[in-house]
Amino acid sequence: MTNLSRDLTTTPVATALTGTGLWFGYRNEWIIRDVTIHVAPGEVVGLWGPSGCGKSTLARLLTGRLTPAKGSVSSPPGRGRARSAQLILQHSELSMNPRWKIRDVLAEGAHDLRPVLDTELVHATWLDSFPHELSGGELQRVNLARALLSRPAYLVADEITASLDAISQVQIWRIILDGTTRGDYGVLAISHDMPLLERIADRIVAMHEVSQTPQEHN
Ligand SMILES: Nc1ncnc2c1ncn2[C@@H]1O[C@H](COP(=O)(O)OP(=O)(O)OP(=O)(O)O)[C@@H](O)[C@H]1O
Repeated sequence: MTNLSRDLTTTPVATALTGTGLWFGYRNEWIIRDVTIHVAPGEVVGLWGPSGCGKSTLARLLTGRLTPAKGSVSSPPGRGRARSAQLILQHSELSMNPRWKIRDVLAEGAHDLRPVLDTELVHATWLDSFPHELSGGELQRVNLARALLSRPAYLVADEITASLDAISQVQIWRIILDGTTRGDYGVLAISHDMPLLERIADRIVAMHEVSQTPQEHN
């Protein structure tokens, strides 16, 4: 296995990714109720909960895609325009412009693509392809590479391998965990797959544990 280039490594960050007393609702219903959660630098935290309990909403709050109605999120300062906490989603193709070649998709992370080329993560032969010409596993690797190129302090990975085969799942998590072992970034790994979280996470929290307000589950 080829290691990722050292160019991807980041200066260790001392600031945790923290959500404190978060509240958020759609329409008239609170989905996130008084949630407090933190991920320390280099830590892998698994966030578990049943479908619909608000995991993806919390992911968007922690990465600045949504603004909490109450509470606050803190994370280290980002580099340039990039957010320090990068959200990676299950359906990677939805976060890519279908008319852009992979080269241009990756350039959203950084213009110098060398750190991720000729590694296990991205093959140079993909650069002139369009997203629809790659497999789901290959697209997710591009998606991860784009996030890593922006040198995040945290990855918030929302069910990123849920639709992939076991081999692709192992490959992607091995690459991500190589980075956490080096201390490059911390990870919030969101899944309802408890066996997966048990394999990859330093600790696992359940949605009902991070909320101070009891939540009803069917
Ligand atoms: N944009 C939206 N507008 C209105 N309601 C929404 C929106 N996004 C999510 N919801 C609702 O908020 C609730 C929580 O959704 P969310 O996607 O955060 O849950 P989840 O735990 O990630 O679910 P899953 O594991 O199925 O992805 C659900 O009832 C969902 O229907």
